[in-house]
Amino acid sequence: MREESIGIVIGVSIGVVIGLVLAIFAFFCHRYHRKRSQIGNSSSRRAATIPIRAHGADSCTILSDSTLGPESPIKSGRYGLPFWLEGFKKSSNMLPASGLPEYAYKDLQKATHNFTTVIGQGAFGPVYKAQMSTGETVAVKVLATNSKQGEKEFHTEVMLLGRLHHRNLVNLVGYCAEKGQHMLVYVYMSNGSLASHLYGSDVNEALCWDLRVNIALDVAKGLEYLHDGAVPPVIHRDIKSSNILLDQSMRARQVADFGLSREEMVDKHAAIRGTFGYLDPEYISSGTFTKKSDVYSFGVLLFEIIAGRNPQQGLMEYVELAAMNIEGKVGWEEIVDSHLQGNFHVKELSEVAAVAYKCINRAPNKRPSMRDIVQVLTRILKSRHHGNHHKNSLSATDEVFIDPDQLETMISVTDHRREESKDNPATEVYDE
Ligand SMILES: Nc1ncnc2c1ncn2[C@@H]1O[C@H](COP(=O)(O)OP(=O)(O)OP(=O)(O)O)[C@@H](O)[C@H]1O
Repeated sequence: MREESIGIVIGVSIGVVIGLVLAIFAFFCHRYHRKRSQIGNSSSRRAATIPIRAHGADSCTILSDSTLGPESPIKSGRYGLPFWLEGFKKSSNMLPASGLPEYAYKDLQKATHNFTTVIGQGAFGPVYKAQMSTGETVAVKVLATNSKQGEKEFHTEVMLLGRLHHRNLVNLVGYCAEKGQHMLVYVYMSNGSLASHLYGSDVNEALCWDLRVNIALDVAKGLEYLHDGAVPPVIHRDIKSSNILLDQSMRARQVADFGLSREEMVDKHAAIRGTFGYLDPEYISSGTFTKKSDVYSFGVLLFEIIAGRNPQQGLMEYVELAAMNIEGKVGWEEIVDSHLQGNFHVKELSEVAAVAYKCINRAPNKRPSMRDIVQVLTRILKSRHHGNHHKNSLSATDEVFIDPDQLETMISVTDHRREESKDNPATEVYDE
């Protein structure tokens, strides 16, 4: 009898334990399915609200991997957002059409040490480096409080920028509209602006030729996406070397800033916008800003990359002189950046300069499209990798082709130097 009751107790206990295990298992299965369907919903919402043409160049891959760079949010969380963003999202404030999270002012204030970590100053206001408590680093652009922009315009612009995703754009990852302040939160670009590299004083850190052409192609791809991949198409309006930022792999991305316009901007009465020296002369005379005006600015940028000189330093006068020389068969070598110390590919130089010269043609319809430019630059780089180009004879002794692996090594050396400077608080700089 006693043995029987012990058997019953053991049986019941085993039953209860099995029941409990099954219940816990069922609970987790249910949660897992709910989470998956939430993520699914959120990504289909994003897909529906970021209209990218299927036939736009590189569009599909770009859209899906645009925020997956090493310096970008990676994992998806509850709202289809990266986990690290969720902690900073104000409870229910999400711009429905852009899917961008709204950051709380106090979190950004804390992450920027009360707005003291300035890394740059743009026309819209200062830019700060922000170290989030999750360990991620972002750049916070604070729009000047004297801006006439109202709440509605700000949200419209954020929605416009939020739908743009490309690996060669500095992606907007959030915004803040609180305490009368308007802020944009961007992926942080650890290698600073192209301008800072072109005009830095250290000759040893000058950008090598190969990297310059890679950067040119990156910028061209970003612009091609804006012109032919985004729907509706977008005109950048402010292509210049300080707007091109470099990530930790020295890949170039352009700042997708406020004021990006839709397809075409015709406003004869509005003040001329843009940066002196990069502006399409046709726009200045007609007041009409078109994709070909961006192409003109891109041509100026290409010459800037070649010459290491900006329009304010007489770049275009140099270009015109060199172009005249070409008829006398002198060539573009004369304007090449002296920081390169003769280390460049002669054939690549003449090909890149030829594209640049077409871009700055006075007649907009004679300028190539960004798609054409991407094709030409891609072909130049392809033939480099096939070893068809010869370096300038001046550097015959140290002829070095940089393949992607070598590039990685160079970058990690640079990163190492940066890490060293970070370890030493006395030399800490924010605008690396
Ligand atoms: N995402 C970012 N990561 C790292 N640094 C940045 C980032 N965004 C901006 N900066 C820094 O801040 C500087 C100012 O940027 P911003 O885009 O506001 O102005 P700008 O491009 O120099 O001029 P403008 O406002 O006339 O276009 C940049 O040159 C760069 O050094």
